[in-house]
Amino acid sequence: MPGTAQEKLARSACQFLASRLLYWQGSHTTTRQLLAKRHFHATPTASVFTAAWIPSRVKTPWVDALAQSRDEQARGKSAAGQQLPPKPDLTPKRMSDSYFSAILPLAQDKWLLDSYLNASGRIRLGTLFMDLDTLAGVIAYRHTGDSVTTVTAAADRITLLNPLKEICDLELSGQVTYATGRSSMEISLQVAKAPVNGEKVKSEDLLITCAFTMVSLDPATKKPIPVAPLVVETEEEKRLFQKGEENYNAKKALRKKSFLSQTPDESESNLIHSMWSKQILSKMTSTAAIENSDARTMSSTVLKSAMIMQPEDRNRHNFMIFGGFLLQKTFELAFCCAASFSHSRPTFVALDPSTFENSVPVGSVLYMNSLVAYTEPLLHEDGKGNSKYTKVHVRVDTRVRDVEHATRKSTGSFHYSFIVPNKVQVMPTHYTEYMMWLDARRRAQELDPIIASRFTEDAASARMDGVTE
Ligand SMILES: CCCCCCCCCCCCCCCC(=O)SCCNC(=O)CCNC(=O)[C@H](O)C(C)(C)COP(=O)(O)OP(=O)(O)OC[C@H]1O[C@@H](n2cnc3c(N)ncnc32)[C@H](O)[C@@H]1OP(=O)(O)O
Repeated sequence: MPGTAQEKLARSACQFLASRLLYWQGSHTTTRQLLAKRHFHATPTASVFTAAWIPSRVKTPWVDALAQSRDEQARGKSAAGQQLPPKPDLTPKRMSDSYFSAILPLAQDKWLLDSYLNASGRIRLGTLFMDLDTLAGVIAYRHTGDSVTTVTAAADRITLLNPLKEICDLELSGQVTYATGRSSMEISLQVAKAPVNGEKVKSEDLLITCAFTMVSLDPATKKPIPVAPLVVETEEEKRLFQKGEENYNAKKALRKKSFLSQTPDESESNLIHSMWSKQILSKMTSTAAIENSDARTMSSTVLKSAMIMQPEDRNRHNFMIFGGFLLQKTFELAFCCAASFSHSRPTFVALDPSTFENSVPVGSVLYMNSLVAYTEPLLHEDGKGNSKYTKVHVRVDTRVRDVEHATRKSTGSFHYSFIVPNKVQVMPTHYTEYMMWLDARRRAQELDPIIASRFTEDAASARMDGVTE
């Protein structure tokens, strides 16, 4: 179709809006009516996006994508092999080139709010996480251009900072904060109470901060390819870039820290031995004893789910499932797991570094396995004694199998932290569980001090009164 790059982008935006709104409100309303509603409004800083804030998450209707793929298969690989290799745009970019912000008008539109609220009228964080992954994709493509395939490699951290006290319009924004010319980029995002009259977001109005790692792939070979490096100019940009570099190195180190390749250190070995011996001595592993205490065995916390992956949840590359969908589903399972464990309504605090290890193919069966991996009593404000709240870490391991169940592939692990309003404790009882417990404990200890300082009794009760899950 003819048109400038900006026109194409705006057209793409309309397509996405149409598909997203159909998803939101069922298929009774026509696309034209839905487009007329224009739920998302671009802010002045994102002038390209005149009709919607997110460009098309999918480019081709499924029926056409399927026909095209069958046609290519019938013609053999030679036809695909004849495609010209992509020419990624490697011109250095500024952070501001990828900056994007948009308003989600939850206070203005009750129908839009419908798909963001849970039964008790709180904002469904899983739905916001899905939007955040899309926003990370939009920002990544603003940096790389459209000639590459960009995937979410990891959700580095999602932190809920200040609980919302009332439903309000939200501003979602972000930019590429680290890219050096290798294949990955760090995208930093935030969700805040939408500022009025163009004011700057106040720190107390910040709801969520998060970072995603996006990786660009060659569309034909699906191998990582270089992306444009960042040009860093201002002091603030230098600070963000340096933080991005630290995060990049920390993520690499974390990947090497797996208990599959690294044994527990001396203090960890001593700790698990003392836990194990206490269990034996107090006969904690006997069901009767456990039922009468705050402790539950880790195996009793397991909650599983299986789902078939449908095309409507695919990403713009057609044959793989959208990362945001996986975030939403793993979050909701983790929430249920923490709820059934604690017999209470958990409040989300953070998603710890979590990876999208392999893509989830459309048509496959996704298995999600959640369990409470670690618990820690919260401290009183004065740092002494235990409060009635517990910090609960839930781990969700995902894997896919084809429908015939002939293949099996791990697709990533997701780590969620919640606060629950009672005293509960999880007890590992065999070696694999002890390793998962230690892994979650390491994650808890590596929490950003900003987040750790929010694990206090006062902060917990303020969160319970908020309007987010
Ligand atoms: C102008 C045009 C506008 C167009 C407007 C379009 C708008 C459009 C909007 C919609 C946008 C929606 C966007 C959704 C995007 C998905 O929804 S994608 C779906 C979910 N994600 C997936 O399926 C990914 C699955 N995972 C994978 O495929 C592989 O693990 C990966 C990510 C390719 C990495 O593979 P690998 O074998 O580990 O590769 P490797 O060479 O070792 O590492 C490659 C890079 O990844 C990094 N990496 C690997 N693992 C990790 C990890 N765990 N953590 C962090 N980094 C990692 C490495 O550090 C390396 O980075 P560099 O050092 O090169 O910088």
